[in-house]
Amino acid sequence: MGSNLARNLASREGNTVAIFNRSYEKTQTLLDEHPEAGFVPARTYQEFANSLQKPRTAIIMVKAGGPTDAVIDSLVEVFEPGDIIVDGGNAYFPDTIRREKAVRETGINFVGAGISGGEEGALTGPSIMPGGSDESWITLGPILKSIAAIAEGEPCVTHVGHDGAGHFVKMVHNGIEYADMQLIAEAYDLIRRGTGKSPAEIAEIFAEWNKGELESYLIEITAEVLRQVDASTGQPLVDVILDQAGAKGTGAWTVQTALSLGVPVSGIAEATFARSLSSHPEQRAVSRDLPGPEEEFSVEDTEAFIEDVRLALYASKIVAYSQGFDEIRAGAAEYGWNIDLGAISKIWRGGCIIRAQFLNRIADAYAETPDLPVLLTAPYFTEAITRAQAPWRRVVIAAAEAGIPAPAFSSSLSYYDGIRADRLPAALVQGQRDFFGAHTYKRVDKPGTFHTLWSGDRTEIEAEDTH
Ligand SMILES: NC(=O)C1=CN([C@@H]2O[C@H](COP(=O)(O)OP(=O)(O)OC[C@H]3O[C@@H](n4cnc5c(N)ncnc54)[C@H](OP(=O)(O)O)[C@@H]3O)[C@@H](O)[C@H]2O)C=CC1
Ligand SMILES: O=C(CO)[C@H](O)[C@H](O)COP(=O)(O)O
Repeated sequence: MGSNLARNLASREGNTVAIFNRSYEKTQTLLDEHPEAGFVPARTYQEFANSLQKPRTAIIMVKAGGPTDAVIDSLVEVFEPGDIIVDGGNAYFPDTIRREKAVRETGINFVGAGISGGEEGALTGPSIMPGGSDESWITLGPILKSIAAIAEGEPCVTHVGHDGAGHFVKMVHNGIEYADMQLIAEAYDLIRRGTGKSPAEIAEIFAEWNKGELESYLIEITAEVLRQVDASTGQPLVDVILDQAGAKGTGAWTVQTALSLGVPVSGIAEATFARSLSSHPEQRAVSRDLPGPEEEFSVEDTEAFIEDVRLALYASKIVAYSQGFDEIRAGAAEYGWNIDLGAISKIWRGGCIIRAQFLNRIADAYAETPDLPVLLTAPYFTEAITRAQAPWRRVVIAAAEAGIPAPAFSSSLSYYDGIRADRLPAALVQGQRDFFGAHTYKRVDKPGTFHTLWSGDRTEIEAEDTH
């Protein structure tokens, strides 16, 4: 990522870029492979600092955690007040809040900036989510705008908010990425097992879907992956890849943070757990002979089933994004960030992994109603979900009857039914809590907080609210 980002910066008019890597041979390789970039190499942090114009700006692209702290500490030693250190890695936002505070005390500015787009995006134009101070943004804004992707004529970068806001938003971006990928994978699995189509044939279906409302980078690359044939076996590559999905942590952080904030990001959680489940081969091996449905899964009307899956995918995807934006809103409230949700949807329209046509619709929804409480309720999304109602339910039923795991599809539908429910069985949960722990409850018909004397005469008394 770092080398491609440096090449992107160097390719912009008037820029000279200094580069440093702890292993100098990697710096040398980059110099040899890209003389056109005109990089100024450095062997030490001091040499790196000396080669920069003041006020200096450095972008760190290293592994999150200890490595990031190590690089920041080294830069702080050689930088001066007024300089800017940008962490472009996938840092955990509480770390960014801590680092921003600590570095600020030295007079140096620290900016945590989420960067998405993979290796290719880093080179040609990523989506960038910087946090940090307003002062840093004045210097950094023009630099980041010059290297960001352009969508609808606008650079895919905005000053998200102070301190850790940028990394918070990047974290949720990745959580949505997990959900989107899992939903696509479930769609593929259902079509393959329901219709017997080959990966290459399903690739064509995804390519076709990519021409419509599902148009997105992830659908596009899914078609590419499914088309790929393994050179050594002649099999579809997807059939020779071990079915154990990895994860570097951003999905889990999104879910952990959502749990702390009390935001139901069930689609993202199921996608994260689906990766975990896949990565327990020993448990999967001993469970393989557990019973499943008696009947073979087969679809009668192939075309109709594929269209049902498409609509279910779209509706579930809307749920995942709606949940992700809820988490951003809740995070902004908790940490005092003034995050413009419409601006976030705009900077995700290009450059990043979740770039998709329908982010324009999200931008429209927030432009119309900036404080929209539930994205799903925007007219465009309500219409899409209305169209998907019967197909979405048919797909979830088919998956359950066939014994095909579709956790993201089904949890999205359950979330939808939960959020639209007139009344939820949460009332019974409150009753249970009050029974065993005197946790109290509220009533629908009068204000106040109440407790039933369950182990006494079962009369109701007024009580202090204990939540
Ligand atoms: N790959 C992707 O698609 C994306 C990655 N990111 C984030 O960008 C960051 C970099 O990722 P990526 O380029 O893929 O990772 P790489 O593994 O390719 O590069 C990691 C870099 O970190 C350096 N490094 C590791 N440990 C230390 C240390 N202790 N001190 C100093 N430098 C260290 C490595 O140096 P050396 O070469 O000497 O080992 C290398 O330059 C990560 O935070 C990642 O999460 C963000 C968006 C997309
Ligand atoms: O940030 C990214 C894209 O936006 C990285 O590609 C990230 O590594 C993806 O997460 P994971 O490795 O957990 O799938």
